[in-house]
Amino acid sequence: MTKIKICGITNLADAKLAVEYGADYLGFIFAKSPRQVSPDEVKEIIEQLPEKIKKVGVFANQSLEEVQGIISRCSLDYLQLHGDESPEYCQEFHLPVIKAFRVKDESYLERLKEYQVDKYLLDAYHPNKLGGVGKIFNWELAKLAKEYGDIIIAGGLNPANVNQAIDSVTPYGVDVSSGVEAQAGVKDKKRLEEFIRRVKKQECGV
Ligand SMILES: O=C(O)c1ccccc1N[C@@H]1O[C@H](COP(=O)(O)O)[C@@H](O)[C@H]1O
Repeated sequence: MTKIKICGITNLADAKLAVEYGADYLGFIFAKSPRQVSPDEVKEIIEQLPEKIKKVGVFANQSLEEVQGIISRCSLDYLQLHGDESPEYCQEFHLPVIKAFRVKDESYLERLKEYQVDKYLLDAYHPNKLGGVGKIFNWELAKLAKEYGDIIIAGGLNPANVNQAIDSVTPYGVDVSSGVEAQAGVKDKKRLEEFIRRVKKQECGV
């Protein structure tokens, strides 16, 4: 079963809808972003969610102290490190790490090989932005990473292209942020439902 991560959650209503539709992971962005949320906001949302949903804190190039502080405030299950964090930095936490790599060409694999993390998230490359760009990358390049562990495809996914991404790569999971939004930080109910429904329908071979 392809796992589904809905990222850029900023409010309880969107979190509950994603859970109801069948998401596996929810992402809360603590990195600089139009979707950035505070630890207090996330704590309040998480307290009202079922245990089974995996809660992911998304960070980018933040200090160890800042990340540790947020971990101790919110009940996160995973850390997603979306910047230029080193392999050593990724080992500093007691939570499993999803390390993001921005894919421009196949040279990304040389970096990925150096990391021993729980999961590898592949996102599109952008010269000035770290994530939430809404742009796809060449999914053929993602196949190369599968021998290193669980791969999550991100970057520009939406209800119209997610099935093609899964067909091309057969990843562990898919991750979407802007592709199911009505505006930055606010999910579009129909697009969110459609995205999750299409992934699940593909599983059933319908
Ligand atoms: O979404 C953001 O604003 C963001 C900011 C900083 C780091 C990561 C961010 N989001 C991650 O970006 C990818 C792709 O997003 P999209 O679907 O293309 O909009 C996704 O993994 C988010 O977790």
